[in-house]
Amino acid sequence: MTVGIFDKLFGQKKESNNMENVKLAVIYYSSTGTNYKMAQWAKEGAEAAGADVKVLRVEELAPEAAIASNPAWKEHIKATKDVPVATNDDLEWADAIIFSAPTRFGNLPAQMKQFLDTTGGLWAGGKLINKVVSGMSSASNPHGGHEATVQVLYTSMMHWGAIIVPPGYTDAVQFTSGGNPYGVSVTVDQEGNMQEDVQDAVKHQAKRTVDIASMVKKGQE
Ligand SMILES: Cc1cc2nc3c(=O)[nH]c(=O)nc-3n(C[C@H](O)[C@H](O)[C@H](O)COP(=O)(O)O)c2cc1C
Repeated sequence: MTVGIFDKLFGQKKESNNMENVKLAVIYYSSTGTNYKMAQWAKEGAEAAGADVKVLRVEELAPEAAIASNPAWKEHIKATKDVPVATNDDLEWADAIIFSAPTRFGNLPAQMKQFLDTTGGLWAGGKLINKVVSGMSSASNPHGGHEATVQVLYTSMMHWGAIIVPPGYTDAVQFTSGGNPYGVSVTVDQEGNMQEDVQDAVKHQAKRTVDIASMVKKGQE
């Protein structure tokens, strides 16, 4: 009887040790590097929480002339040319996805929206159901559309049947980093300098996303 209980306990332990790591895709769009940096911090936070992480960019769609007119944009594209471009296969692979995108008139950049608009086939096949998702953003003005941009991302996620994981105020770091409960966001000045220190908040959001994804994954086994 006792041996049986130990077997059961041991078996359970073994089973949970055998559970694959959470697979996290961090998918971003960035013209001048802010959201790229946030994606890197998310990767660090998620890896520290035990996830297998891919950082992926969405395809640039802006005309060459527009990019060439902004030296910071041109430089960023050159610096990140080797970052893999996100595909539908990456979404299928991932248990969890963190999106990061700057605001464009309080909305998602077309580049990110275009990527989301390629997911119709996955959606129709039910492949996006229960993906654990979370969003981050940036803007030039403190009230320039941070929350609106994250919310509009979450609108698409609701159509996916995804599980949206906002940071809320689940950690003290939220109170020292701008405190956006929808998803970490940062204000950048005209030179592209971040005005709040959001590094730890991004890492917290990444860890929380991984932790919730792990719970969902365990629940599904
Ligand atoms: C077309 C366009 C629209 C923008 N709209 C807004 C806006 O509505 N509010 C705001 O505060 N910043 C706005 N910005 C500034 C960007 O959000 C800012 O440059 C971005 O957050 C920097 O992120 P990145 O370095 O990852 O590209 C806009 C920038 C562009 C190019």
